[in-house]
Amino acid sequence: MYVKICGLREAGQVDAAVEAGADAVGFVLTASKRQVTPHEARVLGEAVPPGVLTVAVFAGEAPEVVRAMAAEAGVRAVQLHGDHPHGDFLALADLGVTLVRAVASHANLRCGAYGEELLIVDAPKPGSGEPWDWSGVRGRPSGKWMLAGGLDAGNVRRAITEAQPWGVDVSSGVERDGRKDPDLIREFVAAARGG
Ligand SMILES: O=C(O)c1ccccc1NCC(=O)[C@H](O)[C@H](O)COP(=O)(O)O
Repeated sequence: MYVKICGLREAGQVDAAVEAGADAVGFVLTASKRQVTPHEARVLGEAVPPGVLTVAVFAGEAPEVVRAMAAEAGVRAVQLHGDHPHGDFLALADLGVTLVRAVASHANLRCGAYGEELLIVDAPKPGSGEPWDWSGVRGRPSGKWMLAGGLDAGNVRRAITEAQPWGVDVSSGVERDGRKDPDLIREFVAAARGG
């Protein structure tokens, strides 16, 4: 089970995610309570081993903005949330990073439909921590797709059973009082992998 921990803002949180066995760590560069600057993302990403994907998260920025910020951040992947048109993915195809498309369940759920390598099927409000009807997507997405939205260590096994994703992505569910919590990160990764 592929696991991504998103919205990291501090070095200790990144270390906790890597040590827990996360496959990907996300830095939110778009407007958010979890927003970091491209420079901060670069510094955070420097401690991440090569086998772990560092992901810059965007939502609605123009491809030129994504390109410049991703280069400054030095990330290995770019995640575009929401209604980015196919043209935005085409415009970023030569960036040399993994492209991740993150959408709500009403969208095209075929991973690769926009040229992306990974797909995230998320809640209507990304990063809100609000659970949604995961069971409704079972059998609809194809390819390498992650389930996101309201997951935590207590519900992720049920969500995996219901939706049958290739991976899972979490942010709010590994936070305590608005900050990522190393224990919750460890518990989430273990639960996602069946521990
Ligand atoms: O996390 C944010 O604040 C955010 C803001 C705008 C666009 C995307 C955002 N997060 C993207 C993620 O990948 C989250 O991990 C995903 O939406 C799940 O969030 P949560 O329900 O809080 O676990």
